[in-house]
Amino acid sequence: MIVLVDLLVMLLDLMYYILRSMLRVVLRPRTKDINGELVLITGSGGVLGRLFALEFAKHGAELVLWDCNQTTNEQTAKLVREVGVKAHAYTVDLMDRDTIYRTAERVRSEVGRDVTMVINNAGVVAGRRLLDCPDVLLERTMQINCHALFWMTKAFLPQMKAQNHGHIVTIASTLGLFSTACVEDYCASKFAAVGFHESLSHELLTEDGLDGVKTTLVCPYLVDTGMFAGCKIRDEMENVLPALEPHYCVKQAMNAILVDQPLVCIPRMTYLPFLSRALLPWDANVVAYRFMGADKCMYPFIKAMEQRVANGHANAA
Ligand SMILES: NC(=O)C1=CN([C@@H]2O[C@H](COP(=O)(O)OP(=O)(O)OC[C@H]3O[C@@H](n4cnc5c(N)ncnc54)[C@H](OP(=O)(O)O)[C@@H]3O)[C@@H](O)[C@H]2O)C=CC1
Ligand SMILES: CC1=C(/C=C/C(C)=C/C=C/C(C)=C/C=O)C(C)(C)CCC1
Repeated sequence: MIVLVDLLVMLLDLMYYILRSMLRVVLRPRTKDINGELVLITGSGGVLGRLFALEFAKHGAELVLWDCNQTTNEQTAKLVREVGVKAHAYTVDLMDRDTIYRTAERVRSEVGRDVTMVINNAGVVAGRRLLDCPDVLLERTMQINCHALFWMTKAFLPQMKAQNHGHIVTIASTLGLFSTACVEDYCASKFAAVGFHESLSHELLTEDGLDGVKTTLVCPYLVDTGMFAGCKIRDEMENVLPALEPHYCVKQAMNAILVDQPLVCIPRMTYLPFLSRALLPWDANVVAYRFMGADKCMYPFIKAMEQRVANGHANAA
């Protein structure tokens, strides 16, 4: 009897949440006020990281900026300060767990208060075919795109839980939801990031009295930042699904973060391949990928990367 009541309640809840999600597409819910929040962004010297920093600054948040590239990170900090907002830049190599923990302690003592939002944005890709790729580059992708999420969460979640207030954002990728050829390291790390993020979100939901700690998973399609320069699908398909403009991508991600949306795929159309991967047979997806030129979309990217390595503009080791 109890199970039937539970089933009925579950079905009603299920319908409520489906309807609410559909309505939210049309009627945007109220955004939360992040004025005064202390927001930490990793990879803040990069293209999306910098744009995130500027967006959060516009909303009045104080910023903690982490990147391994001191020059570009300081430039981001300068731009943020020009908006009239406080920014604290730290040079951090996310491959090193101890550095993450030590810098988290430094932030606590130097800034004098707890980080309330973490935007895990730093990411890398080897850009080589698996068999041509030096092992250290494969390991680097896993360390930065996946392992760093463990250490960042262990460093900053305890204070959020203690205050029952916080937000953890994972910038994953559509390549964490479906895959293509020649980006094995990247897909492995982004699928791992998606799995990590989802499990963490479930864990927070099962803990009583922790409804104040939110999570958002951001899965963008190809963005025109240079990270995947050369990546290309069939011309005709590119008219339907062009590379995202970085500002647009960050705006869409911000819209989701500010309404505590658990998942956002950018653009919306990329929910389709995510669904088709789950629902259609493998071979059906393969022929669809071939038709769209998605099977070999990374070939020109790999070629361009080989060229950059040969010219000494990219990491050979
Ligand atoms: N561009 C795209 O098409 C897409 C990107 N994404 C994801 O968005 C995020 C941002 O990408 P994007 O802005 O394009 O890339 P960028 O390369 O412009 O930015 C990444 C930043 O992370 C920094 N970084 C790299 N390694 C480390 C490290 N060990 N420790 C600290 N910082 C590090 C980089 O420093 P530096 O390079 O100077 O050494 C760079 O400043 C990534 O997670 C990426 O996977 C998701 C979907 C699509
Ligand atoms: C595989 C695939 C596609 C192409 C995906 C591409 C080109 C993704 C690139 C993503 C990047 C570079 C993400 C970085 O994080 C389509 C056309 C959507 C159709 C379905 C299958």
